[in-house]
Amino acid sequence: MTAPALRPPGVPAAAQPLTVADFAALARERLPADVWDFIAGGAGRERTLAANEAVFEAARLRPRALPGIEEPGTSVEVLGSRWPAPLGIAPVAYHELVHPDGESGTARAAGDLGLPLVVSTFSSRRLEEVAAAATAPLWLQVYCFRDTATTLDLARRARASGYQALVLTTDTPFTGRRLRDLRNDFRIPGHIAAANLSETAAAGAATPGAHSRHAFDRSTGWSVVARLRAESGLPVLAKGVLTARDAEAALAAGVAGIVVSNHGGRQLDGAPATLEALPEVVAAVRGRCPVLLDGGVRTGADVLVALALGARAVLVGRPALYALAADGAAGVRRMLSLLTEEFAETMVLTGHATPDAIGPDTVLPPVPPYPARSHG
Ligand SMILES: Cc1cc2nc3c(=O)[nH]c(=O)nc-3n(C[C@H](O)[C@H](O)[C@H](O)COP(=O)(O)O)c2cc1C
Ligand SMILES: CCCCCCC(=O)C(=O)O
Repeated sequence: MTAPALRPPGVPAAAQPLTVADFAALARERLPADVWDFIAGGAGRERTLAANEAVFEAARLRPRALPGIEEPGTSVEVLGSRWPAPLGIAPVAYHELVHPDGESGTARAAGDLGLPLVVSTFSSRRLEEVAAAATAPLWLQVYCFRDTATTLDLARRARASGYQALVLTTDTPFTGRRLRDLRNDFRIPGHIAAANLSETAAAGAATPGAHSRHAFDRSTGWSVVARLRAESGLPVLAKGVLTARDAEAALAAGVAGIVVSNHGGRQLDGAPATLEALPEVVAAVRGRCPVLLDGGVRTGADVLVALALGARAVLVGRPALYALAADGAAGVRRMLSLLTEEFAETMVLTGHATPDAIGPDTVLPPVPPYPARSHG
């Protein structure tokens, strides 16, 4: 549990980010207000956005006296790969919006720690270029387009360039009603491209809400899982599952894993926080596939809470963009180091030598009312 090297020589201790919240504050200072709103914001009244973090904050951990653990082992196995910590980066669009290092920088940083990155369909770098920068597992997130050839082309390219899985986003027939973006009349700046889409498929992508409404295939059903598997030969995970019913449907369709996600509160406002939904999904899955979670994970203790309630691993979305905005690839490296370090420390303080040992008795389940959160 060596403390990560956070501070370049000459930088005062007070200036170094020590938490994800510190990275968020730096990102907010550095980014144009409408870009900050696009990233930090959610759908509707942002109730689900707020709940994701608030429910983690309300969870209480049971400490272990004299734990007798010198150095915990933090690694976990996910779909046949060993991750050094139960942590990866969720798919988020357009990393170049916040820093010119873009997805290649994020991939380098994740690779330095051996942690996985899920590359978005709306990556600002070509997925082949990201693969060339990566040294840890990459998964490709897939949206289903009305133009089926676009979707299947992504699946085939992922396989050809060494991606290990596809992550099918199941909660986005169109993007949610994001009031900040509507008020700001937000547009992706002209120099940032949806680099993996043809000119035709990307036409109009600068306005995500409008583009998703004409380009995404709303008739998509669970049969697409078999199609993606057949086309790519890759395992397919379903991202966006919050209920037992959808977990059963995903398993029946042949998924290799489930990501409990509400898209960071950007889709259905009023959907449960992911930590609230996790136990229902885990109970329905009954160990038939790994269950991951994203949404509101901001500390290593949050990672441990999610594992205690049945997640195999977690993904972080906004924290990666905040860290990239703050300091490019170096920022992402630091942020991932911090979360890993916090997780290891929390393991010791709760008396767990390995992630497998972390069970529900470690956590006093969160009880409402949850603390109010402000998202700037
Ligand atoms: C700016 C931004 C862009 C996103 N882009 C995508 C995307 O392209 N595909 C996708 O499936 N999810 C996308 N998401 C959702 C994330 O994958 C993830 O579910 C969410 O960010 C997790 O919550 P967190 O930000 O609280 O960690 C995006 C989220 C944000 C904030
Ligand atoms: C045309 C749709 C762009 C989607 C942008 C990425 C995304 O999923 C998000 O939440 O934002």
